Amino acid sequence: MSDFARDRRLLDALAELSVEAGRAILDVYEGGSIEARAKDDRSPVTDADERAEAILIAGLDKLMPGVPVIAEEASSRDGVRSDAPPAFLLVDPLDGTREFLAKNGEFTVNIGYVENGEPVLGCVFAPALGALWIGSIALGAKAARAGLREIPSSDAYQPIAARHAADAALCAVASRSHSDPTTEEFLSTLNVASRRSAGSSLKFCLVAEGEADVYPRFGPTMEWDTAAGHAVLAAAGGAVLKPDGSPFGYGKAEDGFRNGPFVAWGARG
Ligand SMILES: Nc1ncnc2c1ncn2[C@@H]1O[C@H](COP(=O)(O)O)[C@@H](OP(=O)(O)O)[C@H]1O
Ligand SMILES: [Mg+2]
Repeated sequence: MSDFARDRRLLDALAELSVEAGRAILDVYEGGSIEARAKDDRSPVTDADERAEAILIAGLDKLMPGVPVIAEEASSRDGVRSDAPPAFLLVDPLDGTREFLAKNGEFTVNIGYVENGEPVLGCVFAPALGALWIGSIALGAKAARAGLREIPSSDAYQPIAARHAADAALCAVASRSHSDPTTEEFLSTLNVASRRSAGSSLKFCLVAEGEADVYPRFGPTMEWDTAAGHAVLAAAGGAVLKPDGSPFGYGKAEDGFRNGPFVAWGARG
């Protein structure tokens, strides 16, 4: 199978699977008061995170048998593996748990596929917005808006592309729930004309759609928080780099799959 045919098949299947996980998340979201428990790192987890992750892991096992899956909740429970396979999936079933608890809709289901340290294919789905972004390096990126709980039809998709911004008129996007002084310091070195805040991996999608130009993140994140959004942005012509401009890679098993600082950029050059 060519890369194109493989990616087309995978992206369609990941879209469907993330909508299925999104339905389980919405059942909890719309079901009255949500009970949050604190994990070992003191971040919150709910039934929605756990139900969505179980759906994703079962679906990925059928779709890509034998490909290791590194997922947030299983990693919190059992620890992360000590080696990085040459190809693997990174899953965050509910990124932006704080946004989920605040009921502001800015949370996402994330599936990223990494080959040789690079996120080559990804799917980000925002269940409460009915918004889906998929992309691969070989095929490019596209986005769909559909009704809640619906799998978008093929004509619901539009191609997306990161934009070329004039240096003097950058729109920067930053976390709604986690800010840190180093990120602010970095932003003060750019000519930022406007600012937006968003929860979860939606920040990558805003840059991928050409609605923002830069998303700097110096505070802590894990590889499963960023792989899917990174893949969509790279497929849309943007890039995620370390602050010094060197490549930002995945499979950092020696760091427990923790990310260092990064800057997500729109189209440049
Ligand atoms: N102290 C910390 N350590 C590790 N990850 C953290 C963290 N604070 C925030 N994060 C990560 O940032 C993500 C939220 O990003 P944002 O602030 O952009 O919405 C969280 O995802 P989860 O909500 O999946 O736990 C979490 O993984
Ligand atoms: Mg997350």
